[in-house]
Amino acid sequence: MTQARTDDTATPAKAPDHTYDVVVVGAGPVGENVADRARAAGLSAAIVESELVGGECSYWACMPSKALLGPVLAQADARGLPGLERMTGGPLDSGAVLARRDSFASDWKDDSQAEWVDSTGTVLHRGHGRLAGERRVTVTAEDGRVTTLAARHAVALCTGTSAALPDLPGMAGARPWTSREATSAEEVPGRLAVVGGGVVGAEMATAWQGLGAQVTLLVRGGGLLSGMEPFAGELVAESLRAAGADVRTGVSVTALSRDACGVTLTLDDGSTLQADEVLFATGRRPRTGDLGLDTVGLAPGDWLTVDDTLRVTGSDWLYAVGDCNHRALLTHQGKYQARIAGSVIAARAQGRPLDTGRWGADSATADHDAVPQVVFTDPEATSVGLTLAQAEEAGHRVRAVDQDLAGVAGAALHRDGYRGRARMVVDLDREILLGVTFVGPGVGELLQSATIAVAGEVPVARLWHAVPSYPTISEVWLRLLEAYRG
Ligand SMILES: Cc1cc2nc3c(=O)[nH]c(=O)nc-3n(C[C@H](O)[C@H](O)[C@H](O)COP(=O)(O)OP(=O)(O)OC[C@H]3O[C@@H](n4cnc5c(N)ncnc54)[C@H](O)[C@@H]3O)c2cc1C
Ligand SMILES: NC(=O)c1ccc[n+]([C@@H]2O[C@H](COP(=O)([O-])OP(=O)(O)OC[C@H]3O[C@@H](n4cnc5c(N)ncnc54)[C@H](O)[C@@H]3O)[C@@H](O)[C@H]2O)c1
Repeated sequence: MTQARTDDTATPAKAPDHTYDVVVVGAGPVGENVADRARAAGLSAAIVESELVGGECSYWACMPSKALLGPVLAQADARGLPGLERMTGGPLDSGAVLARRDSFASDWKDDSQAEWVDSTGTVLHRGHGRLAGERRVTVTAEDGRVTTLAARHAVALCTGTSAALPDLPGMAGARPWTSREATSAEEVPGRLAVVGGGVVGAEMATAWQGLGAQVTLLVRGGGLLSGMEPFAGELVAESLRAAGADVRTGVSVTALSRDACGVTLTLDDGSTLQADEVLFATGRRPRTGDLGLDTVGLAPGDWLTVDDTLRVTGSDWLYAVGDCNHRALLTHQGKYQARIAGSVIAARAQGRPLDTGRWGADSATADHDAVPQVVFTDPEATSVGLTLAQAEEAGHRVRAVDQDLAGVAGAALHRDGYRGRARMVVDLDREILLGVTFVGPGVGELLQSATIAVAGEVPVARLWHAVPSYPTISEVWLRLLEAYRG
């Protein structure tokens, strides 16, 4: 199927300017992949982008944050290896780190990603996309010109999220950082207050403390990384404190203000905190507020609820893929959804049957049962599937098996004074793993082994035959299985 332009003599107010099989709104990692998969299956596709092709992930999230964190984690590893003191004794060269970060953010230019979109045969429309009723999208360009696109088969909303800031007195005047400033700042602040103990808060506190800022991390709950096993947040907090950060739990910001000396935060214990910058890492909200959702009977500003084929509840043509559907706010998981959505849209358009059963090719089953995540703190905190508490809450009969990673030869070799822990959550009725957590330096690359075990529902008895190499950190698998077998 190819792109069809409408007759130039058609009435502009009613007829679309362009018609495609699929129209994708948002060219982040997810939108790019929906369009690519639909094209690969033989459909014509257009993609609409209001900022940079590549989305949040490429310019203000995954890539720049990991470029900032890489040298910090490498230095922490090197400091645990006798013989490297002369190379690692001093502070990081923050200028060099920031310059490398800039290059990983492509200097905030999207030429190469736009070229890639072009190479897939997807047509890029630059401007703000809005639904204008069923299967219609208007694109408002920077100069105000409006183009109307029609979709024969599907519209896929892939508009991601933006930072959610609490409504506090003095917020606007304090000019707080969000994740965008935290990943693109051109200088290391002297004193940085970070509000929020989730993934962004923990990673950015690690990065900027490592780059020379004096970080104060303010967490309103009892600990960091509350979505993971409790020991993950405990180990990360312990390490941040050892690196010199001030980590405070059970504390909330009630107001803030900025003057020539910086930002003053008022805390709920009555005290104040001075900083040069304050980062609010307090979660995300969907970019659905100005998307024309009201024209198709949906509430503007809401997360979009979808089924396992990524189709919006109650619609036969509207899809929502990636962060904006709130299933798993992760690039890799959004791209997994995108591969499914692109091929499902094509199958429905071409009248092919779908395989939507659990773990079927056309069902995003992993969103429920096997979401992997690596938090790039020191130590790295990684998990897939359910925590013990989540498994129990879901009604499974489970047993948690724990191991101290310091006792594994590969971990001890990785860094002196290694601190880390592993847990597997075993479903006692099926003898498979429901979840695995590894926390420790260098465990990020281990997570895929756990993801395969969880998504593959590999029986524990068979895992016994997956022998880890000696002396790697992966040997923790053997220790966990030995402990389980008693
Ligand atoms: C600091 C930070 C670090 C992160 N690190 C990681 C990590 O290490 N690993 C990981 O897996 N995930 C990470 N994430 C999460 C990851 O960034 C998101 O899951 C991912 O970007 C979601 O992709 P998406 O395509 O759904 O949305 P986005 O990347 O947000 O892309 C959406 C695109 O849609 C465009 N858009 C929005 N509305 C419109 C409109 N109306 N018209 C036209 N275009 C529109 C936007 O401009 C944007 O380009 C991180 C997030 C943050 C904030
Ligand atoms: N390495 C990675 O995989 C990675 C890195 C960064 C972000 N991400 C993704 O991006 C998403 C967003 O991350 P995030 O850290 O912004 O959100 P989050 O939901 O993980 O954490 C937000 C934290 O802020 C706290 N909070 C909310 N309102 C608050 C308030 N008013 N005052 C104090 N604390 C408040 C919450 O209790 C929570 O702990 C996450 O879902 C994560 O998956 C992933």
